[in-house]
Amino acid sequence: MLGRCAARALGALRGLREGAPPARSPGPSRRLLSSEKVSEKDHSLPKPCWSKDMRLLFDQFMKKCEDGSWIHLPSYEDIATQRSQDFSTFIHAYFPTASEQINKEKLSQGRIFTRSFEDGLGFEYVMFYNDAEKRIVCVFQGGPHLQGMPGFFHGGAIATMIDATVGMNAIVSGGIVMTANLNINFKRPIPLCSIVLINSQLDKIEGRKLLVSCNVQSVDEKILYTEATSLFIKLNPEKEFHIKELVLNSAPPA
Ligand SMILES: CCCCCCCCCCCCCCCC(=O)SCCNC(=O)CCNC(=O)[C@H](O)C(C)(C)COP(=O)(O)OP(=O)(O)OC[C@H]1O[C@@H](n2cnc3c(N)ncnc32)[C@H](O)[C@@H]1OP(=O)(O)O
Repeated sequence: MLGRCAARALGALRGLREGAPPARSPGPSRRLLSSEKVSEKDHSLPKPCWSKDMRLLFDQFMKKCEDGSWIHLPSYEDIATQRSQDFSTFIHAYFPTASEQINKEKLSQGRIFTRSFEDGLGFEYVMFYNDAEKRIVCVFQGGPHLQGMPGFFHGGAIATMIDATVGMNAIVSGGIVMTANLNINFKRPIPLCSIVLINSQLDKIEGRKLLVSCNVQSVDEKILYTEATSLFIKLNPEKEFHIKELVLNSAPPA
């Protein structure tokens, strides 16, 4: 029998297949008031700070979602809103000593790193997942606060987006994982504020180990900027969290 989350995820997928608009409309982009729940904004939907090209690529991928081969992955600022209390509890139980050292007061201020910048200044991205091919494509528009060498992205910012993309691929394919190893070859500098495609691919699962590779290319695929390989370790070989459904169905309740 389908769990509630899975059923809702399938419902959401059906909605996409039928060409229905995303459950939450993008709405105007603005700074949130302190009284608002930061979590209620799906950052993977178009915003005014997205360039025309970013919007075009989003539309192209949403079209590919219509037959169900690709799935749009929603993205919120706060992992706790992703219906993930069990998930947090599990992680803390896996690392009991480290968990004791977490400042519980600060925990409520926790934000997903890549979603902690003001709109347009840091990481703007949207991911699409292909279940049959175990691939994720991330359309990434980096903002001016990600500068390293003048006029180019900081390598750490590129590494962050790579980790987020291959990490999401491993999570959706394998469950609860953590990055154990990430190898990156920076082949060409990426001009600041440009849009790139991060193509990730699950290559192999060996027991608890998931190997995921990726490359970063220009939108016209003529420039190969970066290549990476990664190793993720699954933390929940026995316990099943239906994490794919959690990710797909992570919108907060209306
Ligand atoms: C609703 C919910 C939504 C949730 C969705 C939203 C999420 C929104 C975020 C998006 C995605 C972000 C993605 C970022 C993901 C991070 O950034 S994670 C943060 C960075 N990573 C870390 O902090 C991990 C630190 N490392 C560790 O804690 C531990 O080393 C690990 C990785 C958990 C592994 O420890 P362990 O579970 O005790 O496993 P262990 O027995 O040591 O190793 C298992 C096997 O792997 C091998 N192995 C382990 N490490 C390595 C290594 N480095 N190299 C080679 N082999 C290794 C071992 O040799 C062993 O092999 P076998 O003997 O079985 O053949």
